[in-house]
Amino acid sequence: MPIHLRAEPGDYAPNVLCPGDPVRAQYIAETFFDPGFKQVNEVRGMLGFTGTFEGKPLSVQTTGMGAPSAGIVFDELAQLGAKRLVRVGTCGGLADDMSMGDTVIALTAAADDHAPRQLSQMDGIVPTATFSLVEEAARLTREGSMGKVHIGPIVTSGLFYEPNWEKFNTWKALGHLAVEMEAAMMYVVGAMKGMEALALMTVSDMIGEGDGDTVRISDEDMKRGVDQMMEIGCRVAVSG
Ligand SMILES: O=P(O)(O)O[C@H]1O[C@H](CO)[C@@H](O)[C@H]1O
Ligand SMILES: O=c1cc[nH]c(=O)[nH]1
Repeated sequence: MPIHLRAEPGDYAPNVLCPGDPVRAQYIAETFFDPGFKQVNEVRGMLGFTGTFEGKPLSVQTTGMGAPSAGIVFDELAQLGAKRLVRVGTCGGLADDMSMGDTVIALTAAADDHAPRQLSQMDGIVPTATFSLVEEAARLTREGSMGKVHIGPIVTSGLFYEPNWEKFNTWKALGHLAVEMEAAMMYVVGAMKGMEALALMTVSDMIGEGDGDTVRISDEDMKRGVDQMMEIGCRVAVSG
């Protein structure tokens, strides 16, 4: 039994949704899982649930915020037999053609954070999604009627309150779509432990050009955005 996910192999499904926020984990289980799901973790409030989605086994596990916390969870999920991780997170939008509530699919997650580089022991690592999951997510997006979806590189930052705001403008100029705090770690742990991985995120704020220019999403739009992301989240997680 791992130290932070107090569960046994078999308590989690091979496919696991990974939000940062425990409230979102519970909302996902209650809203999208079939009736009869069970709670499998509550240590430190890092809620985890296992059930089924359209009859197929699926878990959802909170990661907490930032790569050090999420890295513990991803590693322990691997110890418990997980084979596929699908992050269902939020992010700050950088791209000009983006609006709050849009969905981002992260092809790569640049590690502007020490933890994924420390773990991989490679400063030049390019943490990358599993391409078959990107393809499936893109296909489901075309099939559905969800809002705007953006596919491309993102940045995983070690800091939410970045003192060097100019960095965000540079990442944007380099074609990065969004910033968040866990995807690079998930892609690195996935590569090292043989787990497929894909990060999906709802744009929860638009990063302005200067510190203090950022605009935050309303609670109502956040719910709409998460529901849109979840139109593909569960399906990608159980696909194949
Ligand atoms: O909404 P979640 O999934 O937590 O993701 C984003 O939100 C948190 C910061 O507010 C960070 O964890 C970031 O990655
Ligand atoms: O890490 C994050 C998540 C949401 N919004 C941000 O600006 N940063």
